[in-house]
Amino acid sequence: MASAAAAAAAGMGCYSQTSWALRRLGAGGGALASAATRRRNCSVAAAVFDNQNREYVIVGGGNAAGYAARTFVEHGMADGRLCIVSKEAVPPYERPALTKGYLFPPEKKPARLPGFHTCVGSGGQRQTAEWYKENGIEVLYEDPVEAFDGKTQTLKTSSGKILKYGSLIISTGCAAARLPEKIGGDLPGVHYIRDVADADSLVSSLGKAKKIVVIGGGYIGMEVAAAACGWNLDTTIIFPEDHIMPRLFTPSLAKKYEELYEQNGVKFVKGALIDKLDAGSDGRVSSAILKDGSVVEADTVIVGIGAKPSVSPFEAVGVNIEVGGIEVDSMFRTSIPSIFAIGDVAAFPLKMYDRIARVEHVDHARKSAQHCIETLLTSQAKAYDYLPYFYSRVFEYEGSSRKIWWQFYGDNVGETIEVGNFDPKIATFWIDSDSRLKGVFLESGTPEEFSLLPKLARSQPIVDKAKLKSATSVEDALEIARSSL
Ligand SMILES: Cc1cc2nc3c(=O)[nH]c(=O)nc-3n(C[C@H](O)[C@H](O)[C@H](O)COP(=O)(O)OP(=O)(O)OC[C@H]3O[C@@H](n4cnc5c(N)ncnc54)[C@H](O)[C@@H]3O)c2cc1C
Ligand SMILES: NC(=O)c1ccc[n+]([C@@H]2O[C@H](COP(=O)([O-])OP(=O)(O)OC[C@H]3O[C@@H](n4cnc5c(N)ncnc54)[C@H](O)[C@@H]3O)[C@@H](O)[C@H]2O)c1
Ligand SMILES: O=C1O[C@H]([C@@H](O)CO)C(O)=C1O
Repeated sequence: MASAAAAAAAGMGCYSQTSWALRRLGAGGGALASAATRRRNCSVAAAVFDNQNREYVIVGGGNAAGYAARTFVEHGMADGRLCIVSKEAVPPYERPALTKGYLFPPEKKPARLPGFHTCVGSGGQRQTAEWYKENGIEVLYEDPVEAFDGKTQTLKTSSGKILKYGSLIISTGCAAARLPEKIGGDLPGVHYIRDVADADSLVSSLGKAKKIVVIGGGYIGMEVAAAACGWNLDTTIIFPEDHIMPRLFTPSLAKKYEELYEQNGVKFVKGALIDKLDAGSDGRVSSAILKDGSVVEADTVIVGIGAKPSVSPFEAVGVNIEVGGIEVDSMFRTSIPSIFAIGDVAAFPLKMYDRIARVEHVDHARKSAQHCIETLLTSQAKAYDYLPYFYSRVFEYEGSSRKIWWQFYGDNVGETIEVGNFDPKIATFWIDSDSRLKGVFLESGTPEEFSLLPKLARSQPIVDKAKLKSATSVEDALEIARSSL
């Protein structure tokens, strides 16, 4: 990337957004400095900077980083000013693809990079490594940040690079929760899935697998088990709760999904905890032993037992003790000036429901990145007002008997009214004690039907529960809900 000196010489502006250069020179609060002072300090600053100084540094090269980079470019603030420090070997990509198109069997045209770099998942441009170069964005690959010093505004990477930042955007996401090594969590054949290297390793195991065990009944469990059906594998899902997707689905909705999976040959072991994973004579995983002593054989195990926010080495910035993650305000500012956190790792005010939340879904990664960078670059004091949106798609591979796609908007609180069946579609409405519609789920909707969901969840209309309960079809139920807007 161009050095700060070159950037200043090229008239690309000074460090006025962050004022860190001024502070470093003892000039005091940049925001208060006159334009003339700023210009003067800028040229002095440029003279003393070497190219270890970066105006904007994003740590983490995932979904949020890709969308943040796009926003920098849109504002003409990337070229020579922005550096992304990534643990991964490739530019940011749309992580959701890893348990969807990426896991199609070889003959069913699986998705592969560079096909799904951000921002294609929301209809944007595909930002390949060339795109970052063309836009003057420095990307450090496979060089995670290992140490952070807020006082000197420096980062140290695993290769020993010392980077000085003006503004720092933490977008380190989450890491997969793991089963302990002492119970076999690291055995060959045991997989976790967070990045493309994990997905490649899983694909190579699926190619040789016969019997697989999926541990965890959440998003990864549901998506990976469905993918395994595409490979015709003997698949068992094991989880501690009494139904799948316990954080979102109602027992009755989960039952419909479980039946559909069973029709596809998937077996369920519910209410079960893993005691240990055993290895065969070749050292590879050979079975899962449950706490009740029963044994489920497997040559491949996929563990999807949740994710943990990657706060290290930024703990000193301020971790929220209730939801984990780095605490930020409605503009993604942390307690330390010029440090921001976005995406999965950010504990932010969820304005609609007046609570601090972390959201581990891609829509928030995209929107938080855009909001943070826009407010940073334009100095607009606009509060993030997020409407939670989750979705999944499974059994999408060619030849599957039933493709599944669903969306959920809002908050899953209150009593529920469920309408319909997989033949042809399902809707679930969450309604609070004031009869306000708080959350809505739709499976196999049309684009027009799906577009109604955010309107309903955002405006939370009072609905006629008796009328909704008597709906004869999902279309009818959605019309009843629409008429209450
Ligand atoms: C397999 C899978 C499928 C998913 N499917 C869906 C879906 O269908 N729908 C949905 O809404 N959400 C989905 N999600 C969630 C979604 O992908 C995340 O919410 C989103 O990726 C979060 O973006 P992020 O940038 O905050 O974190 P990430 O995309 O995880 O990016 C974080 C990046 O930071 C890097 N990093 C971490 N620590 C450091 C460090 N110290 N130095 C440098 N780099 C570091 C990581 O290697 C990673 O590249 C899925 C997640 C997974 C794992
Ligand atoms: N469509 C999507 O939005 C999507 C798809 C895939 C992954 N993701 C994201 O990836 C991350 C990881 O997904 P995930 O499915 O692992 O998390 P999750 O939180 O969705 O599900 C975790 C599941 O693990 C199980 N579990 C928890 N502790 C366990 C234990 N000790 N032993 C056995 N089972 C246990 C429970 O059944 C729980 O439902 C999350 O952030 C998730 O949001 C999202
Ligand atoms: O949001 C998403 O992005 C990817 C894919 O669309 C990228 O091409 C995917 O599978 C999603 O669910």
